Amino acid sequence: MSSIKVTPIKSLNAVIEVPGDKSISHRAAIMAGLADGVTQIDNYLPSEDCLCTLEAMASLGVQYEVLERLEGYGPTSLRIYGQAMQLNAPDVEIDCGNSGTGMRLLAGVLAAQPFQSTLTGDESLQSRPMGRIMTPLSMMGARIEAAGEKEGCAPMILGGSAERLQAIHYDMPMASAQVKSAVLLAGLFAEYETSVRQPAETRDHTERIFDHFQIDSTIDGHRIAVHGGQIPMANDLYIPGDISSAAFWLVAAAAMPGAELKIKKVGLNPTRKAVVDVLIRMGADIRVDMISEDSGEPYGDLTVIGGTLQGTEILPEEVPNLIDEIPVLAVAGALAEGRMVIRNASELRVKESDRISTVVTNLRAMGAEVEEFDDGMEITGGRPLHAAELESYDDHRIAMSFIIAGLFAEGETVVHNTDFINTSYPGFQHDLEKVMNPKPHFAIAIDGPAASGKSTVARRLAEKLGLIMINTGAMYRAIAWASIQHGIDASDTEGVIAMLDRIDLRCGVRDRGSIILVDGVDAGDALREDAVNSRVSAIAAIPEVRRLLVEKQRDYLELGSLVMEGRDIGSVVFPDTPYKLYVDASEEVRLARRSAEGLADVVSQRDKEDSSRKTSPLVVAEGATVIDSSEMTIEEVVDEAMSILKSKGL
Ligand SMILES: Nc1ncnc2c1ncn2[C@@H]1O[C@H](COP(=O)(O)OP(=O)(O)O)[C@@H](O)[C@H]1O
Ligand SMILES: Nc1ccn([C@H]2C[C@H](O)[C@@H](COP(=O)(O)OP(=O)(O)O)O2)c(=O)n1
Repeated sequence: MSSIKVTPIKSLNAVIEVPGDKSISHRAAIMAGLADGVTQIDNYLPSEDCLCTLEAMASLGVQYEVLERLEGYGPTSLRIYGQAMQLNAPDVEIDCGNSGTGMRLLAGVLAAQPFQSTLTGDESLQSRPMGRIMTPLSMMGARIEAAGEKEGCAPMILGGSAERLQAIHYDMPMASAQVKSAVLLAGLFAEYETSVRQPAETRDHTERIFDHFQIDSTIDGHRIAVHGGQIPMANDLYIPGDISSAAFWLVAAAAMPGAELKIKKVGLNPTRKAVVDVLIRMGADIRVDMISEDSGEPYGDLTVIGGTLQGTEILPEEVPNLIDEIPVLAVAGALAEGRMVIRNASELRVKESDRISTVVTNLRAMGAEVEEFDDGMEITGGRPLHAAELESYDDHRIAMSFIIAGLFAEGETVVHNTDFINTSYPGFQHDLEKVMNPKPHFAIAIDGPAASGKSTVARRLAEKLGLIMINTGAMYRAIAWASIQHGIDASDTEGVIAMLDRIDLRCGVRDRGSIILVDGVDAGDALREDAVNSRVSAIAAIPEVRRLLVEKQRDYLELGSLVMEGRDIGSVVFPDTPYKLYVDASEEVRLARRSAEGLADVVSQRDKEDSSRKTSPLVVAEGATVIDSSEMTIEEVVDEAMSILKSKGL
């Protein structure tokens, strides 16, 4: 069993992307397996929990193909061949591992089958209550039996009746998305309309994924109804990052003055983002940039600026929507000023561990002041935490929450038994290392006149060093090309400026090289045509054009370390980088190089305009080393560039 050691960090500056959402991944594997047709799932969570659900579907006759995997963990992109609701009897017991969601959702499906099957799981799962799903499923006429050592617990034996399930209306005694989903999934196999009413809102991934797979359901306040006999239709889906995994980093950054953290592509389903609302109420500075709604689930980027948090009271109606985040919010409470009150959360006692008791024990071990209640706890924040040797209690979220606490505790904190982290957050340790030892991205700036060999050298260096290569000339060319498309004269500066607001300019990276789309179009070779050559320098002289593009060029550094080539990279875009080169060649040589490419480029005219313009003219930037490539081969230039960069400390 492995342990993770952490020592406090003073700052946290990173851009990370957490793995795919666990709740959606389970549902995606099940629905794609039940659907008619082939579904491609991207950003599937490659965790043990979700792998178990995938294997469960496979043992019921669903075939799948892995398109991409996270080495050492599991599939992240896959294609599932749906069975159109016709499942086969499994040969073996179905093992759900540590996953309560997997077991309860699959129970809804298996209870409805004419064959018998057994659902089992690890020791922790075999002690979690299954009565809550057995009751409604039995009401539907399902045969279902809990054969575990502990009463009402797994292994569960389900199905095997030739009779079709009967539709029921079920008033759920507790707010549980797993119970709701188990009944609705069983309802797909039942006659007539099955409905559930939840006492409070719970996560609605099942309703959303039903819609994505073209299952008609009716949602009326807290009541959800579905007609049996429908066949889900295959439909590709992208799974956004799991906000419950993002929560660990949100707390770490929000409670650390001076921190700046960006978490990209996080699922922001309104029934899941209560953790963000609570942290904002605690005074956290969190910016939410929505990107889109894909496959029925909204997602976006979260940017957190660290500061001092204040304690808060978690409202009863918030509890179901942030139940998984309570352990790390309790850590936030210990780091905050004032009191943090968590009540109405007795559900925490039947999670992967008794999370009230395990959180209280670990917080006390670190010196926090905590009072334990049957249904929650009260934390008086502000006491400095000290390092401790802690147990994870076989609970992934307890392990991760206290690793975050360790980032703030004096001394070296050790959390034992951390293997379970893989059940929800494969790659957590990698992200932890990134946060603890951030390696800032750097830029290599290459400037020079036209056809001096800048792009060639930049491309080779990027390949050798494993960096991204950004061609900024293509960005100016794209604006020049767009002005032609819009029929704007190159001398019509006002017209060009007005056009900038009208076009959708996207700068991205493909195959580690830059790509520019104007209104969704990659102009490709058209960027190097004469019409563009003859107007690009005039367009590049417009300060508004330069301001827009320089900002986009600087943004590229967020994606990783890079080699960027152009005219003003060392002087304006990245004036602070120590790695600056100026690649030159005689005009004669440059003209010859262009004509060898079959291009009648107005190289000398452009050079004149680029060097003489007022804003950011082509100059040898301060600190840049000049390489005159007139008499050198490409290999010689690249070798020379490498040795100069090494001498500058690369
Ligand atoms: N040192 C060199 N020797 C010979 N040809 C070169 C050399 N460097 C670049 N070239 C060639 O010159 C042309 C222009 O080079 P390129 O890298 O596109 O220049 P730039 O990006 O500065 O406009 C290309 O065809 C390239 O293969
Ligand atoms: N950083 C940059 C890059 C290019 N430009 C302008 C000036 C150049 O004449 C055009 C086209 O640049 P590009 O690098 O594609 O030109 P060459 O490949 O060197 O001929 O864009 C600029 O002003 N600033």
